Amino acid sequence: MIEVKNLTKYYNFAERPAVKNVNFLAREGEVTVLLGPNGAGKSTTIKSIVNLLNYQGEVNICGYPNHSLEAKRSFGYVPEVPILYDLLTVEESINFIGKAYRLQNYRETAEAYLELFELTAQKDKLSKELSKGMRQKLSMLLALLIQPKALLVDEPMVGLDPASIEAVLQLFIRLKEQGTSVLISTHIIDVVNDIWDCAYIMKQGEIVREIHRGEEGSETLKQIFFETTAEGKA
Ligand SMILES: Nc1ncnc2c1ncn2[C@@H]1O[C@H](COP(=O)(O)OP(=O)(O)OP(=O)(O)O)[C@@H](O)[C@H]1O
Repeated sequence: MIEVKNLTKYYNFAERPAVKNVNFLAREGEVTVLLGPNGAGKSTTIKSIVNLLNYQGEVNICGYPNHSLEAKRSFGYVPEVPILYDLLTVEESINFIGKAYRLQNYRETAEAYLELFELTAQKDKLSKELSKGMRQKLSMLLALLIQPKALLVDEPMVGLDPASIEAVLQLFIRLKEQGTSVLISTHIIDVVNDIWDCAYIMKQGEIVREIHRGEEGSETLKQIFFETTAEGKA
């Protein structure tokens, strides 16, 4: 479970907050999506949750304050732009995370994800030698290596080919079946159309709509998104 309470973020010298009084839950066994147009505050929210930014408010992950060791051991984060160790190979990057987190039996987990992401043949390549999509998949693999109870993914499908997109969608479904809280930020609704359980629509730094699967009526999530974020709407 990821619990966000009264999250507000002002960047240095900004007059307006990038995120204003945001409250939401990403429940266990569900895919929660943060939707919003460019600049709505999605990445700022995710970066605040994983403690990469200073902010006002309270964030708990699996019941622990997000800055605690317990929380840090519980979540995986996949940023929009992968942050990798360029001079480590894929194999070395896996071993680095395995040792840093003191993981038991991480090799088995790694092999399964290397296969899923079709990275097995790239094991000896340096991270800097990988293609954009391969870097994205390695970033996801490293976040999954710790078998996180909460997974936060910022724009998961950017740069991925159709087979990889399908593999990642199936993976998200499997993770939620295993009870993981999956939080995805995206402005591409088609990507999450089949897997979302709860959606929070952001506009100008605020959550302007919360919707649970089944509440859409005859409308699609995309229609609700466009109605909610249309110019002139509060
Ligand atoms: N490092 C920064 N310094 C100052 N302002 C920032 C910084 N990063 C983001 N912002 C501002 O914060 C607001 C929210 O940006 P954010 O990146 O969180 O939006 P987003 O919803 O993730 O957008 P996108 O879909 O384009 O990735 C925007 O007004 C943006 O200009």
